[in-house]
Amino acid sequence: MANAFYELALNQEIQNRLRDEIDQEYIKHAGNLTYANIKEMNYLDKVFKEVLRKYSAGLFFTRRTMSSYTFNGTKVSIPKGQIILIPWQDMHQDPNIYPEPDVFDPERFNEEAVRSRHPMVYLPFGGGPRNCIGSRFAVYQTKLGLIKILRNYKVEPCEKTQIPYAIDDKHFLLTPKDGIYLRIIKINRD
Ligand code: HEM
Repeated sequence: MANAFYELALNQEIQNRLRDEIDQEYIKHAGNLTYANIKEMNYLDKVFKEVLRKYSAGLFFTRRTMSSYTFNGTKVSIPKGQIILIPWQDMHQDPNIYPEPDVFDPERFNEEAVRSRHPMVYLPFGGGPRNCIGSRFAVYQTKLGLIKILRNYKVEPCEKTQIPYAIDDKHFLLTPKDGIYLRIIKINRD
């Protein structure tokens, strides 16, 4: 959520568009934010996915191979029983897959853009039978938090906002070195 608010503070047009979708959702369902209703919110979904692309929580996850494998047309092979690292953060930052990877652009996750990429180049929750067991909970909880706060507050950069923010390289998980500071302004809805 902190990374989402950081990007929304730096990208006011995206924040306004997302708040429009949230306001429409409140009107349509009288503020009844069920799992199914939140799932229908397409722009929120694109913003959420782009946050997890740009800010992947870790560097890599691992697998042990069940059989040997040779890459097509090469002599490069991986033996059975080998532990391999899957560098999901590097994949999410690869300019050949996501052009200008430092740019925050939720449209990378519109249907056409998603169809044009291999499904395994976006792995915020890992993949296969050992992927993240908490992903649905994480998605719902984070989206709910974003909805509740953006409905009532506007976020902006302030004097203490670092752009881009420094990453603490002592942590395995992505952690800002000096925290994330933003200005939060109440929206008056009277
Ligand atoms: C945005 C939040 C989260 C992210 C980005 C995330 C990401 C991941 C990733 C990348 C993996 C490794 C998957 C793989 O090896 O294929 C993982 C595994 C796991 N996650 Fe999450 N996770 C999140 C939230 C949660 C939550 C909320 C829970 C529990 C309530 C959770 C529980 C687990 C567990 C138990 C595993 C190990 C699964 C296994 O080895 O079978 N995660 N997560």
